[in-house]
Amino acid sequence: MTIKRRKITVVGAGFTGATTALMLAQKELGDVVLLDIPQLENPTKGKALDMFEASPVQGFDSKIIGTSNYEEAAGSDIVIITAGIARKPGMSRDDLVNTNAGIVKSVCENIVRYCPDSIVIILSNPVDAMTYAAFQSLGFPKNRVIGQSGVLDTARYCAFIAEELNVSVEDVRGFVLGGHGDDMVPLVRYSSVGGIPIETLIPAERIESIVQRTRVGGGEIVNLLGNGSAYYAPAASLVQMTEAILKDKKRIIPVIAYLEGEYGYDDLFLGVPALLGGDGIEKIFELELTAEEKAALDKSAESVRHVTKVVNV
Ligand SMILES: NC(=O)C1=CN([C@@H]2O[C@H](COP(=O)(O)OP(=O)(O)OC[C@H]3O[C@@H](n4cnc5c(N)ncnc54)[C@H](O)[C@@H]3O)[C@@H](O)[C@H]2O)C=CC1
Ligand SMILES: O=C([O-])CC(=O)C(=O)O
Repeated sequence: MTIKRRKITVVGAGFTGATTALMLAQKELGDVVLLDIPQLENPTKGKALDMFEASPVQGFDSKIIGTSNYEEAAGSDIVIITAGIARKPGMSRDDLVNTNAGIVKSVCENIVRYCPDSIVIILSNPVDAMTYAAFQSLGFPKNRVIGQSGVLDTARYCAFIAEELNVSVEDVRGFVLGGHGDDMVPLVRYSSVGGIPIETLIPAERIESIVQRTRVGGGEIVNLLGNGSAYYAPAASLVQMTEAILKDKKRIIPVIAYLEGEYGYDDLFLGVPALLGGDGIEKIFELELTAEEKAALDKSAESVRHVTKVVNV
């Protein structure tokens, strides 16, 4: 038996793509192919070479190449799609739907051709609808088409809780359900610090303000940056998902998954807790929700269905 190095392709070498490529290499999760459009081939090669030249200093053993040629991506175990435009202040993620749907579909045609056995993780926004578009274009089984939102939204939520209580982020647990929009559903009842329910530690009005800040967490960064959106925490989130798959860790984390009746929704990609391992999404967990939580999730699902209709033609 020959043991081969893993190969991960990141499509889109902009802020999130380049940051993701570096973090993947630093963790030695595999060799990395960073791919962008032909007009940006030289800058893409330059970014990849610059990262590779950091490897002797930091001591990581991953090759990183930059390209616009999908032949270089052939045989990738994982393909991460970050290609597309990002929003600017005053825009919603849904405003990106038409432009990014075209980009994601064209990227997927190449994935089908060059990486037919890969697991695909989608980041491009509006990500729930883009994951649906990718699923349609790829024709891959649902376990191999996964969107990223819940890891990031949960990270923001947990960071704000840790900040509120002045405790280590390592001890905060929680998660966020639903679409990657302003009506996402942070689940307060399932949130704890060192095993202690947050409702016993933080006053209700402060919890509500953390929930609200989480919902607009992406917009907070967009407004601060002025000309683009978040990329460090999004990249870290993609890396956590990639690691869970490549190491078959069987982690339970919120991801955007294809629902066929779960939570009462059908033919919809939405953020739900799932078991992530070597086969991609290996299981979806259906939590018992209160009437209030279910109503909030219904509202979020309805927003996602609305924008998904644009791509589902
Ligand atoms: N789901 C999530 O949680 C998050 C989603 N995003 C989304 O990710 C996307 C990328 O964000 P950034 O990296 O900040 O944007 P960016 O503008 O820095 O980079 C996007 C890159 O995609 C490339 N690209 C465009 N069309 C392409 C194609 N057909 N093939 C290959 N590459 C192509 C562009 O040339 C550019 O380099 C945006 O849609 C953004 O909204 C960003 C952060 C979090
Ligand atoms: O806000 C944006 O447009 C980018 C994104 O999805 C996030 O940072 O959550």
